[in-house]
Amino acid sequence: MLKLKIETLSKEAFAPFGDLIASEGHDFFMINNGSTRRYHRLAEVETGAEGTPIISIFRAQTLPMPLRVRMMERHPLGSQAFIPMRGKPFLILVAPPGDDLTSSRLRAFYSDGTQGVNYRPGVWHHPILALTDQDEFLVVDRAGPGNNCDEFFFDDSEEIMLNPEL
Ligand SMILES: NC(=O)N[C@@H](O)C(=O)O
Ligand code: NI
Repeated sequence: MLKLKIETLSKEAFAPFGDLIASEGHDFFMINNGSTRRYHRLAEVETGAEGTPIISIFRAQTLPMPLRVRMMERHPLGSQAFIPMRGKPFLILVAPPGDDLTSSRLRAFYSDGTQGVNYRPGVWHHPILALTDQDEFLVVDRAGPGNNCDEFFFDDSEEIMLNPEL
């Protein structure tokens, strides 16, 4: 059995997978006559030449925890950002891009609810892992032609567990 370690989310730790979207620890400049901080260009939306960036809201059910991880997915044609809308913590499970996904390459992170993430195109990730039922996330990703969602299923012989209590 593989028990995944859950890491604290940081810009540096998440860098192999994409961008951290958070004000804490980021530079800013003042706008609106000095009344507003602009935490500028925290992430870039990638959609390819034929894609269109879109904004959606995901309202997510919690999955039973501890979770047995059975699959991952990736979006080869575009990035995908998840920004928590209610300040609730959630989990992120990712693996580097490439066709050689193995359970040993999985990395799990805990967002404290003030941090969102932007997956770079092709980065493997688990569908949203809300820790509060019916939590809502602002999602910025790609609409457009072509197959933009590959799924990978781990072999049944692999027991991969994600437990936020650990
Ligand atoms: N399928 C979809 O719109 N969402 C997934 O890509 C996901 O990462 O939750
Ligand atoms: Ni996705």
